[in-house]
Amino acid sequence: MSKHYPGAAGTSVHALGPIDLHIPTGSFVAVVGPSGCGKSTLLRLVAGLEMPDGGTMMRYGTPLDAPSHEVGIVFQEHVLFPWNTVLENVLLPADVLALPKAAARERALRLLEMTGLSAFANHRPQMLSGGMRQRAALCRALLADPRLLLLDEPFGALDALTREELSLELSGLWQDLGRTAFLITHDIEEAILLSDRVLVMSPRPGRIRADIEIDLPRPRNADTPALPRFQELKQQIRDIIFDRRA
Ligand SMILES: Nc1ncnc2c1ncn2[C@@H]1O[C@H](COP(=O)(O)OP(=O)(O)OP(=O)(O)O)[C@@H](O)[C@H]1O
Repeated sequence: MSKHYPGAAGTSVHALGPIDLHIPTGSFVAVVGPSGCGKSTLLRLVAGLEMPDGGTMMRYGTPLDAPSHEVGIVFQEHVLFPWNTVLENVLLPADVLALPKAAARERALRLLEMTGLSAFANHRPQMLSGGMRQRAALCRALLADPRLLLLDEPFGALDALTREELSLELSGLWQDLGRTAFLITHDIEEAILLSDRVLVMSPRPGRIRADIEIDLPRPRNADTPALPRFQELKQQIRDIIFDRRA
């Protein structure tokens, strides 16, 4: 598939492609690449928020042509409503998707428990730290039990320690829930820590330059980044991004 945008003075910006992408069910796939290489465009296409102008996209065997409740999305900037409690925020999709109320509430409470937020269910978002707010945003994205979880720089606005902590929590949560995840990130370590595969993109137009299998054991933990294999993979990806391949 490919994507162009209208540019200045009637020109066209070739943002993406051609790209041939397969995200296997149940896997965790990350995309890394320099700014402007088309990562967010790719995520919007996978989400069904935009359509490609060349090629087709299929999701679970059917053509992808609109957003779906089978997809949950977490963006970099949390979008929690300040006038709602954390629990109410997590429950927002329940109305839109007409989920049964009692079951939705039960699932929301379970997700808050899994992410350590139970004690904050009735707090307003502004009383939470940035990391806690992103946990709440993650709970909301998972409320409808989506088959595909899309993560657009979900921890990008957080400090390095919180980012690593949340990455490890997400890794455990993903294993527990057994869903498919697709992550866009600038952070090579985060991509390696979480993923089964890391796709490295190159810019103008955005293309997938390498598809690296992350053959590190699971479950991953705070010691994983210290493994020699982790460091090898990190170097391999850096070399591709900075074009230092032998
Ligand atoms: N709505 C749009 N209209 C015009 N051009 C766009 C639009 N969205 C993206 N682009 C262009 O497409 C290219 C890819 O942008 P995109 O935001 O997908 O990259 P990115 O890798 O996510 O960047 P970053 O990491 O900085 O967020 C860029 O050249 C950008 O200017």
